Amino acid sequence: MKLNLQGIADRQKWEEKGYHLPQYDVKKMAEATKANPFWIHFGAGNLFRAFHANVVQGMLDRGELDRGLIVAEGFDPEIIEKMYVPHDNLGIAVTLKSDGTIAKTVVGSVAEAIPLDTSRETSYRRLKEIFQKNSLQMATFTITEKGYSLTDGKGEPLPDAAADFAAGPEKPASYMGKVASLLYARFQAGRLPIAMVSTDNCSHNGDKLYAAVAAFAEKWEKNGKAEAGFAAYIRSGQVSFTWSMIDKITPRPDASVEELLRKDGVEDLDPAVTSKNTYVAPFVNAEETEYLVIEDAFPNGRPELEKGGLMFTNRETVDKVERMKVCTCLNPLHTCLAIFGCLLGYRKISDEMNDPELKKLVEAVGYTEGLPVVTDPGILNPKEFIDRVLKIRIPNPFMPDTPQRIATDTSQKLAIRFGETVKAYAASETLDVASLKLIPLVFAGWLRYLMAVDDEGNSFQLNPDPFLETVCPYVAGWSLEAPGTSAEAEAVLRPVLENQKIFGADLYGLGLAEKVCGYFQELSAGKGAVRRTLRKYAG
Ligand SMILES: NC(=O)c1ccc[n+]([C@@H]2O[C@H](COP(=O)([O-])OP(=O)(O)OC[C@H]3O[C@@H](n4cnc5c(N)ncnc54)[C@H](O)[C@@H]3O)[C@@H](O)[C@H]2O)c1
Ligand SMILES: O=P(O)(O)OC[C@@H](O)[C@@H](O)[C@H](O)[C@H](O)CO
Repeated sequence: MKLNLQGIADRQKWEEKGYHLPQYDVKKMAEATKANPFWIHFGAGNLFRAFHANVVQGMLDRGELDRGLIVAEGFDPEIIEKMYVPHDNLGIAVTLKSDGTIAKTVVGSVAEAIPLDTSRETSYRRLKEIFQKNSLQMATFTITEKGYSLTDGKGEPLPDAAADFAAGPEKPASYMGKVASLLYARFQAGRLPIAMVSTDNCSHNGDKLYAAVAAFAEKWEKNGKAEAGFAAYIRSGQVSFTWSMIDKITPRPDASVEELLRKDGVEDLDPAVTSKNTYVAPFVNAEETEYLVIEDAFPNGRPELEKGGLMFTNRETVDKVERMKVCTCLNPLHTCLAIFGCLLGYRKISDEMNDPELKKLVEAVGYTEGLPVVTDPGILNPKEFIDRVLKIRIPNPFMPDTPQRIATDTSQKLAIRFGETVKAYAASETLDVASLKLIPLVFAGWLRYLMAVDDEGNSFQLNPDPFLETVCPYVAGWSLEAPGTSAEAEAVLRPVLENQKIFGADLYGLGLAEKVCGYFQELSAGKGAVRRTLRKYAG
């Protein structure tokens, strides 16, 4: 069973093994999409394939859409070369339900997969052509939070972005420069409207995308590299930068799922870790729960994506729903389990929920410290949401999610996942920031994680993070064998703890920095200290 158009032509073979195949003519769909694309997505990674592409597949199956998606990959072209091209853009989406049942879907909704690389002339020309089409209504993104950044860990401009500011939209090298150049093509084609929809896990994600694109538009216009009016077009509402909340736990492709598909007879399933560290395979594995809530601002219209389960609402509600999920009810709990899971040698998130201290830790961070500052968004109930996260979704033993995946880029996530709660306590008239005990413990846990030594004293590989070079040197002199005092910890950690970009709040001003240093000292006081500290404060 080969995963390509010829391979799935023998439908019976696949269907007998329980695979749901496209119920539409994939070639016809691709032709119609290429002629009149309505949706382009940036970031051809796992979440896109498990969520966006799968939603469109369902709508195509039911005849609710007549065209599919185009995907552009501007950071890691290997994803397209290794996983899209050899499989005619087909992928297998494996849904691992909490009752142990599994759904296997061959997703055929991706009509074109194009590298976003200005040095590949044909691809870049094609992307410009797509952006010049009247039919294009929306561009979505899953490019990780750092994908929107124009500066490095020290706040210095990234060299690519700085060079692109000066050089103009002709051949940009930076990701956001490339996106801005495509919008410039759309501007030149008649100032056509479009919705730019970040679906990354960052707060006010649309503002991040807007800030980056607007920076290019303004610089280019100022430098005489873009026609007058481009910056105004970006600001005008003709181009919207909607906010969104996205939720679907999508672990990296797992060997157990690969084995399952292989046993069915599916060939050529080998996963790969690309040179840019993306974990890819011809299949994706994810949970069944999914939410995509988007601010309903689509200046060129949109199909009825509600039929695919997407929710559309106003910006204020997206904000509340996103804060509920990212700042309290899911992602902070994930980060707790990621940090302590790496320190305690766990390889599976669901196993951590069987660890009494870790379970208590996340329950306290979520229910006790987080929930009091959550505003009910109205469209999803926070208590029901967190109950489902902690009782069904994260403990789902069939989900092969790992602390190591979630521990990636933690420096970029602490501010939003915990800093907002800290700030809300500080601003509250009824809550006392000094009562926060476990969020500071997670901050200390991350500093302890940066030592890259687990609780048994074995070294482990830190997960990629753009700030590692900036922050690791602060803990480099600290050792489990000769732990210092908490005052000594404070002396070395002060520059990190003062960095509000990392923690999202003024930990010194709020009196939390000393608490973090004390915990760090306890967590690093020899082998087994992480367990002892958890038992003391969360047990
Ligand atoms: N996986 C999940 O459970 C999940 C759920 C909700 C939201 N998200 C959001 O989606 C994002 C992607 O998750 P995924 O599971 O698809 O990850 P992935 O590793 O499978 O794919 C990451 C994608 O981002 C691109 N990328 C990585 N670094 C980049 C950079 N510096 N600049 C531009 N592009 C870059 C990669 O090329 C790839 O297309 C997450 O960072 C998160 O914001 C993920
Ligand atoms: O994707 P990241 O790296 O921002 O965060 C890791 C996980 O917390 C995240 O992917 C969750 O699985 C997701 O947010 C669930 O919807």
